Amino acid sequence: MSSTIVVALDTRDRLAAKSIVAELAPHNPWFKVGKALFVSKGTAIVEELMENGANIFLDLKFHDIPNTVAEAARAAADIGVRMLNVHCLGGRKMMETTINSMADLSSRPLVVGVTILTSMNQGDLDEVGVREPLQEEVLRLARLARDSGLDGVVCSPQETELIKSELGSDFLTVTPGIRPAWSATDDQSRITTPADAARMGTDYMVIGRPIIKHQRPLEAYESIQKEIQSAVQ
Ligand SMILES: O=c1ccn([C@@H]2O[C@H](COP(=O)(O)O)[C@@H](O)[C@H]2O)c(=O)[nH]1
Repeated sequence: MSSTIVVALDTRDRLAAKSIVAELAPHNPWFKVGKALFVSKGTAIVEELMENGANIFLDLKFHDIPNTVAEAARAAADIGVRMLNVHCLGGRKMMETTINSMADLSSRPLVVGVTILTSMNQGDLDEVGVREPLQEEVLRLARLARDSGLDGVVCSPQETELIKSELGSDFLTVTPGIRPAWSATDDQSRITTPADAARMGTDYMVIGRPIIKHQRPLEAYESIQKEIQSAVQ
């Protein structure tokens, strides 16, 4: 199955966000609302985008005690977002409580767990006191997320194959750290091209700056889409 592109609307500017959404509308991609847009424009922008039919991944990476995360996640589910995330490091009880908080919903958003941020490398991990090899740590957290009832994880596309082979192909991988050959790496560390991510079986590719900072976002989007399609043909 082909990967779904999720465009990260990393801007504080409502009009800039809306202009990208309008430009990409013919392709009906998913959009990700993260901390910058949410903190500046709140639930209003999420609701506004959804009114126009957009599928929204609310990327607030909840990390707190179980009750607090579950309440926040339930509030996001009630708005109608299609995907939300929590940090796996919040632990089993936090993830289980979050899923349980939506048990009465006939359809709930996908809930995915952030493993190790794609901006981090092995040295960064050592520095915060995690001595395991990075891929082992990602897999350990992914297994905990799966056992706690989550639908998948946020990881680097470099880890997709490992996670799918160990935890099953239905366990979703949502991967930032996507960089076409023509774009800058920025602050990302564990990256692949869209073609490699597609070949490795990533389910959702989260892509921000290569599209939204491009002079012509639609052209960038279509070039990435073409790259993905030819990789999996
Ligand atoms: O490990 C993670 C988790 C989330 N992100 C988010 O994805 C996008 C990536 O944007 P780019 O501009 O394509 O780098 C961004 O919103 C991050 O907050 C991540 O990069 N890594």
